[in-house]
Amino acid sequence: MTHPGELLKKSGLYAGKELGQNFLSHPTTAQMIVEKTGVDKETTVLEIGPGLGAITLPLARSCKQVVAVEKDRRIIPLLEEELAGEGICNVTIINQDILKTDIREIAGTEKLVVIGNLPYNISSQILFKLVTIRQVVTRAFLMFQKELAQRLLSSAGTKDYSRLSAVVQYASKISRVADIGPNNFFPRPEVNSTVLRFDFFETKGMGEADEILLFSVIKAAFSKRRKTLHNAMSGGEMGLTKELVGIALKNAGIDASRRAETLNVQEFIDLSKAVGKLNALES
Ligand SMILES: C[S@@+](CC[C@H](N)C(=O)[O-])C[C@H]1O[C@@H](n2cnc3c(N)ncnc32)[C@H](O)[C@@H]1O
Repeated sequence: MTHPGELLKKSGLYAGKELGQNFLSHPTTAQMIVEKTGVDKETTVLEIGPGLGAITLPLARSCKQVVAVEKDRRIIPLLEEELAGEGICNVTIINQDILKTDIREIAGTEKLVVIGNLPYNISSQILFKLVTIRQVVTRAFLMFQKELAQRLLSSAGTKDYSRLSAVVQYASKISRVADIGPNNFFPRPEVNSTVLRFDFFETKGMGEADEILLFSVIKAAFSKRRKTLHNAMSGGEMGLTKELVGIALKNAGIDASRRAETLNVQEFIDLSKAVGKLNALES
């Protein structure tokens, strides 16, 4: 691979902060990440934000096909040139915003492995999106700012446990793959990064409507972190009355004075089922 600084300079381009463009500049790091994914010649991969191809090149050599979704139109000719220079022809580049991309359509009848050194400003949104379309994704390997990775890994009852941790832990088994220091990127970021692995699963007994309700309940519970669940969940976007929240908590066997960050995923499921039952009775 050509060093990203050299490629950009040659074309009179610059790395865009708003697109989170910190390109991997060490081929060995990119190769290590690809090896950890375990992709083979049977695997179709969706790469989010291929940039100048640091991951795309070793990935394409290892898998059947890469579909690479890149928002920045300016750098696509550089990526195409890099791929052509290495004689790689199993990469399809789509110039699109991943948040607007129909990933189900990309998958078609196949299941995808998703890989991305994500633009940090939209990593949470991307992850939410992957959770909702996880029927077509077997596993994902995503690079995050180290602090966000830590939040995702943290368990109920710890200070880092958040709305995102609960939603993603509901839908996947998360594990740490590697910590990557700032010297591996151009331009060099201020922060440390971590690659996480997500093995997605379906949860038995939870249909689409149940999941929408569950995610709303988790959002409402974390909307006012410092308040008790009883107070945090009353009113707000869901429009739940204090009385209904009190009964739902009681029916779910959850003390109303607890706070959102103390509830594990199963307790959130129990609570959302209790809210669902009461909503059904009311309508
Ligand atoms: C951190 S860079 C990683 C680039 C490359 N994968 C690497 O490791 O060197 C993030 C990439 O995501 C692209 N990007 C930013 N926002 C995006 C979006 N909404 N949809 C798709 N790609 C996006 C950026 O242009 C950039 O190429």
